Amino acid sequence: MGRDLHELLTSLRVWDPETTELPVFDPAAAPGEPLALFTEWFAQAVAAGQAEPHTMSLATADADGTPDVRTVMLHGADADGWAFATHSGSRKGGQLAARPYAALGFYWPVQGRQIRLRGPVTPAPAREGQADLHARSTGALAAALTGGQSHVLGSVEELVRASEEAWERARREPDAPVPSWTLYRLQPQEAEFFQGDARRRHVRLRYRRTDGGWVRELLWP
Ligand SMILES: Cc1cc2nc3c(=O)[nH]c(=O)nc-3n(C[C@H](O)[C@H](O)[C@H](O)COP(=O)(O)O)c2cc1C
Repeated sequence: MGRDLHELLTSLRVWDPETTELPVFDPAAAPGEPLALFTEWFAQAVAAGQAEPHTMSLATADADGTPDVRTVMLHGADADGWAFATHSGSRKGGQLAARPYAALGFYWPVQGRQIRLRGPVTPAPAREGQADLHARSTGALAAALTGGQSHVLGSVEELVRASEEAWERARREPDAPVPSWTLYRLQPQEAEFFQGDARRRHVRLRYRRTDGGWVRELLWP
């Protein structure tokens, strides 16, 4: 007989020393702005063998404030913000149109690190979004061309048909436009870097944007 959920949960631990090496993070030595620290931690996550460190949780809210969350890919991070792409007609696209604020969450368990960012979100100009899409794989273009994201699907067969057509078109026309596909950028007002510690003295460093620049502060774990 299978183990029940509760039994499984109590058997699990975070930061198993067999798979996790918790680095020492000295917040006093951290850069003065979050992009530099994000770039450093991202490179370290890749070097440490973290699977899919470029996936992140994207939290948005309905116009009435009801929260929502899903996973998306990070397309870039620079002075213009943290970029992701999706259909403007999807549920998240509708939420961002009504309430253009979001939060991003990264969790990299190999090093016991978490990063969260929150702030306003703006769509990039259409040609930038299309160029970003066309620089990606045929599969990414086919997925975008399939369309319909977040709408009710009548049957699996319907998806298979639409996807086959989309793959064919993506192979034939690698620059096929997908007008609803949009690159968005989140410009953080706050960014928090969390480093797990075996004795549970986790380090939390928050960057807060002010008129005078970034303010850094520690938070109780
Ligand atoms: C690892 C992973 C990466 C994903 N990346 C994206 C992405 O970059 N863009 C996207 O629109 N959906 C992506 N998805 C699908 C979304 O999680 C979600 O199902 C979809 O965008 C619809 O979300 P919505 O109904 O809240 O708008 C990804 C899913 C997973 C599991």
